[in-house]
Amino acid sequence: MPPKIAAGNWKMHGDGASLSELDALIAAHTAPVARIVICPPATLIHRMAERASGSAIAIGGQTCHAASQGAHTGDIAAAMLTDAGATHVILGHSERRADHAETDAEVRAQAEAALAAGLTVIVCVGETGAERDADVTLAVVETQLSGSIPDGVTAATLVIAYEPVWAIGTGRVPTTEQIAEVHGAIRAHLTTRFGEAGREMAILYGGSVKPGNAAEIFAVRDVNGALVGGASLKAADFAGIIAALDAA
Ligand SMILES: O=C(CO)COP(=O)(O)O
Repeated sequence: MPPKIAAGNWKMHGDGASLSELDALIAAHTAPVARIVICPPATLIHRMAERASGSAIAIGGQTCHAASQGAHTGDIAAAMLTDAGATHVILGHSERRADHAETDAEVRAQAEAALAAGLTVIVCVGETGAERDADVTLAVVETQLSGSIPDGVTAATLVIAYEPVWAIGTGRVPTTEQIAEVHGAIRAHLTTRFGEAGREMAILYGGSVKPGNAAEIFAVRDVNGALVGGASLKAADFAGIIAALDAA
């Protein structure tokens, strides 16, 4: 069975005052079934990793550069994330693909750098609303998977997040049938490419996951957890999602 993972993507939210949300999360989850990962802005990674040390909560970055160092103003190397205490990194999020024109090839290069630094990568894929309307969702996701995932990954080092762009921050969620179809296609891709290991890789759903809809989503076949944006910012909301995953 793939691990259950509840990952929170804080995006460009949070400052020192938000550390209390992490404290609340740590206190409420001493022995969760699910693995819990919080990916705060880079400025909070070190502080959060120190606070979460010895707890059930892991800390991750939101992107990294493909190069190990160099003249790349504003960027962060994978080894800098591990140095700050991160164990995970989100790569290829649709907001990075849109805002920074990241391509599948770049995401793959970032993933290779992250794996070399010892990080577990959470690679994001997902169609836009226009692509869903044009009925090319599975083809789009297949292209992203083929282009973004490096060779040599294992169930311990690769997590996939299926995040339909039209469901992010909108309150719109695909039907359980739509989620099942794409997660099934992702599972088929992973097993075709990685064999038995592909059966053990976690596939997360992301896009408007809330405490109120989490149980229904986690009941879908091949959904092994969630990548949560807005509802991960408040420990009480995220705890509701974690509880639904623990119970699934
Ligand atoms: O993009 C997301 C997580 O990476 C999802 O964001 P929301 O949960 O805010 O829709």
